[in-house]
Amino acid sequence: MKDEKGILFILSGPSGVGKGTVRKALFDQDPDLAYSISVTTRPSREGEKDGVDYFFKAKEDVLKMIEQGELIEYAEYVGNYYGTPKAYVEQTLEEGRDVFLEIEVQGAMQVKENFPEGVFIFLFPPSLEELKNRIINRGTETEDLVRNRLLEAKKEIDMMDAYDYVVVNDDIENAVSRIESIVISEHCKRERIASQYKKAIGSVEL
Ligand SMILES: Nc1ncnc2c1ncn2[C@@H]1O[C@H](COP(=O)(O)OP(=O)(O)OP(=O)(O)O)[C@@H](O)[C@H]1O
Ligand SMILES: Nc1nc2c(ncn2[C@@H]2O[C@H](COP(=O)(O)O)[C@@H](O)[C@H]2O)c(=O)[nH]1
Repeated sequence: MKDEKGILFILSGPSGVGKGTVRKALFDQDPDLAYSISVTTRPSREGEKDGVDYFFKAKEDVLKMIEQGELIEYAEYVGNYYGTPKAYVEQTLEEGRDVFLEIEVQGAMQVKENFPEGVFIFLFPPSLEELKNRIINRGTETEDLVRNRLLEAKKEIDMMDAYDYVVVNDDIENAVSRIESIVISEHCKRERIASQYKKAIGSVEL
């Protein structure tokens, strides 16, 4: 186990902006990062695997997890529940590994209350037109769901000021390198705070 705890990074942004794509590319470059797999009541999409993309659950199972305090946060988003299991996040941070949550805004605001030291990153589309194209071209949503997700997108963008960083996903490589810089910079900040703390302790006469 490392001395220092890992850092919790929260990645949000409207549906279709590219959170999953950018996060996977970031993780390919840095295998030390840990991804928190969420629970959801949403049916799996073609190619998605239980225990890899999500833990796919029945609604009553997610409600039970909520009742038993097993989730750090949860939200109802476009007709389905999504939530972050607490045990994995807490244990992995304790082991000194950085953990990424990829979650929508209502859930992120709950995390902010319980983990104010978390680093909140909002992924932003180059334009609303491009966002719409990405979500349509992904081909996973019905026309109705695309519309509902775009309505949510407007509300999510209104919450962007609550985040520490805004990263534009114009190009996957650029977005990944901006997020990598944030990860490095947050580690440097904490190292500086730790060294100031050690210096202060060292100067106290016992
Ligand atoms: N920078 C980019 N340029 C062009 N297309 C992109 C870019 N980033 C992601 N995409 C494409 O946009 C679509 C949506 O990406 P992705 O599924 O990663 O979004 P998401 O934010 O995770 O969505 P959701 O919140 O709905 O899960 C995908 O088809 C992906 O290939
Ligand atoms: N509050 C939470 N939001 C989550 C979680 N896991 C995923 N999400 C977000 O939900 C939407 C829709 O996801 P999709 O896979 O159906 O496209 C998207 O913004 C995800 O980031 C979670 O645990 N809690």
